[in-house]
Amino acid sequence: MEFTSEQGEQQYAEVVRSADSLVVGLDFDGTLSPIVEDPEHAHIHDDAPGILVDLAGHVRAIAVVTGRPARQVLALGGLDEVGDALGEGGRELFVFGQYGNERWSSHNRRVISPRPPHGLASFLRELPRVLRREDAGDAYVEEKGLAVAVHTRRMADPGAAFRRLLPALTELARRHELVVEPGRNVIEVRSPGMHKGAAVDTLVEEQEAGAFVFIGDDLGDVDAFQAVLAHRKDGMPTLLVCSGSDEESALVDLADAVVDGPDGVLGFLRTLMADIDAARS
Ligand SMILES: O=P(O)(O)OC[C@H]1O[C@H](O[C@H]2O[C@H](CO)[C@@H](O)[C@H](O)[C@H]2O)[C@H](O)[C@@H](O)[C@@H]1O
Repeated sequence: MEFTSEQGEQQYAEVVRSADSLVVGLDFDGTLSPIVEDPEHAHIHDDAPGILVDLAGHVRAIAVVTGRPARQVLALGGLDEVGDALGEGGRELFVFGQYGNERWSSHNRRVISPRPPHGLASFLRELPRVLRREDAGDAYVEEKGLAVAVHTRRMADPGAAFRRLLPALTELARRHELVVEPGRNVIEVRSPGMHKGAAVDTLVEEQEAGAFVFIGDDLGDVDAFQAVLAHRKDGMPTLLVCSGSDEESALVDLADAVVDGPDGVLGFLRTLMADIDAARS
């Protein structure tokens, strides 16, 4: 783990001391799950389920906060089973799917979800024509129920396709009262109003968090980072960890610590637990 400043190191020490009331929020793709070409073939890092179970025993609560649909991340992450294991220790796992639009917890096991946004069906009807017009007819379109993600990763020139599509999809989304969420070789289109920062605020309130750690890798995590920073301004010990990659650096400037992708994230969590144990003994 590399701290980005002395203040980052101090924040870490305070968070360790506040472990009893610490809530840890984790992004999924690029943080708990290594990035792969095909989104359907993503899988949680082999070591992550065990570490999440261990972590839950060290802190007040843990939550996966993702752009993925909650049901999908439960399957790709084996999170139902993680929830079972947490339950044995009297703990609860929270999942916020689709940028906080969906909620699941290991206690009630039901995904709570709103209706799809009004403009999504008409957006989807127009999408193929716009993709063809932008020479992106072979982009992979991931329909997520409440949102749609247009992936360029498997195209001949992913960066060029992304740059062509971003203004076109932003305009199409605007006409259908939707917003875009750019990410790592992906442009997501979803309803306005909800974002990962709102999920952070909900967790702080419901869990009565006295400290917060958020770990993310991509632009969709910026809202979560900003929400955490607002709580820091109010005096809460917090730590922001960037799961670093060659693809996205937007979080580096906001982060207190940068680690090397999902391997680094799990290394960070192991260190955090060891330091919490040491502080308690
Ligand atoms: O909030 P997250 O958990 O980070 O989810 C964000 C989006 O991640 C997925 O796409 C990303 O991961 C794919 C698999 O590794 C990769 O192929 C793609 O290029 C990445 O952008 C997912 O497909 C989206 O639905 C998520 O919203």
